[in-house]
Amino acid sequence: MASEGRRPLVAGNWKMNGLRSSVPIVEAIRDGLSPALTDNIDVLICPPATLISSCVAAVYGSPVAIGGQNLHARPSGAFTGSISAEMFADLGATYVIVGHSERRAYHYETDDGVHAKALGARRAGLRGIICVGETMEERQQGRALDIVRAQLAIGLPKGATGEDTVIAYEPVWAIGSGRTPTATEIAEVHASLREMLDKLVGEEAHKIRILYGGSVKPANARELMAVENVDGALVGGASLVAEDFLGICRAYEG
Ligand SMILES: O=C[C@H](O)COP(=O)(O)O
Repeated sequence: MASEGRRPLVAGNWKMNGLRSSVPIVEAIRDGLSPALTDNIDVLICPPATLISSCVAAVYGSPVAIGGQNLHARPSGAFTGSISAEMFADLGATYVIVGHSERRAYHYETDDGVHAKALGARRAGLRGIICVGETMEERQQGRALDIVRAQLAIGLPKGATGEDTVIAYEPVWAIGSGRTPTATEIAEVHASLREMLDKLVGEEAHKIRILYGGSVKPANARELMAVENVDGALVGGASLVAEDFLGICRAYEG
């Protein structure tokens, strides 16, 4: 449940999915959102970099925002194959995901690297969505809170604000698995992250949105979004089906 004036954000992460033929999914999301809904929530789609331009064109003049999924920390240079925050901003993206667990697992991203990328996002005027989350092994060892707090403490740039930063709690074991933590477990982690934010940025902690991600579907969205300190969702698989993503957004209806 978003509170203290935080505006919920429902964000879709397409990961490495989607060709030009997928742009109509964004158009269907754009057309399926009622003004009553977008008056109250922010909606974001993060397609692969190859589709940013066409998705930005598709949502032009609508409340839907487009973001990147990863970035290089530097603005430009000899980094073959990389994309900088400035390049995403140049295309009309307004957000970028930083430190997703798939980047950490398959591309060996460290918390220090996440920090550098979050700074890069801010430099270019993009909002960084900093992802944190524990593995099942870490949870079973009772280390979930320590892990996510450390990831946040190192990853978060100094002076982060509610304007430039979003946090996403994504338990690694819940991603694409159909399993989710209980509402009590999510509430515990989000409260702990909020408290850590308070230590790191003081009052601004209450303006920074903390999303939940991991197997969010239309069927469980209402319950998950109602948890204290949950300010929206980071949605993977279900964001590739317009009706499913819209169903999750509608958790904020009435
Ligand atoms: O970034 C999104 C998350 O990894 C969640 O993915 P999922 O909704 O397919 O579990």
